[in-house]
Amino acid sequence: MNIAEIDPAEIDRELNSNGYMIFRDPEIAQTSLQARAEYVRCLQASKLHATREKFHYTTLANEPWRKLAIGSSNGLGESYAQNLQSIYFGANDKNYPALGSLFATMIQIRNKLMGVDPSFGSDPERERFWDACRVHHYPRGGGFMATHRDTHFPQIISAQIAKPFYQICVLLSRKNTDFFTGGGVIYDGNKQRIDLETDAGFGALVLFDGRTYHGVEDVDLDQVIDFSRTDGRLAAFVNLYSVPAT
Ligand SMILES: O=C(O)CCC(=O)C(=O)O
Ligand SMILES: [Fe+2]
Repeated sequence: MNIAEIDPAEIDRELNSNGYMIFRDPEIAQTSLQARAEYVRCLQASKLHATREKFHYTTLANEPWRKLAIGSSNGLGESYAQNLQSIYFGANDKNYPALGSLFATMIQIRNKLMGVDPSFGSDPERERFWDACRVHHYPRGGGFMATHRDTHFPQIISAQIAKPFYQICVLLSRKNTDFFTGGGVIYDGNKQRIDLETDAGFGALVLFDGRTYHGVEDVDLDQVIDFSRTDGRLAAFVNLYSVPAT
């Protein structure tokens, strides 16, 4: 995807009218294959931390942080129920080069749309934001995230740097291979339900903003949940998280 050619005004028009956009780029799809393999390697080597166990973003430079995200009122701002695991990665972790390359592309797109420096998020001490690079993994047997809008980040970002909020994700699993029922959905500008797994698919980049309702429908309730399994529904994200006050 040629990031230099992205026209933020054109994308804003499309988001205003339709609520979301899907980009299919062969290079991103190729990187996604390797990124998925790296994720699996990390999953198998990483200890699983509790939902509420705290970690500091600086530790991600040494080692990823694998955690549950389970609860009836998770999320910041509006609360929405969810059941998944996530691994947070340092943006420059050399042990996961394909994930790093995927995250870097997503960050550049996000920053271009926000109208900030291409490297924004890479200097958290100065900018007071860090790039939360992570993979969401919804296990078969009950992974889900209730339908919601992202309201917390838009508020923080507009309060702190007066910029718009964009949510960017890349799908890292295949419906009918890695899981069979449920998965990511979005409600478009006409409130029509879009099955992202079918309409976007593996390696697609999905873009929306804080106005768009979205969620992950129950994944494969015919299975018994097992967080050590490598199948299920996966997607990569790169949100700007606030640096906690010390
Ligand atoms: O994992 C997904 O596809 C959705 C995640 C999401 O909506 C969020 O973290 O706010
Ligand atoms: Fe969300």
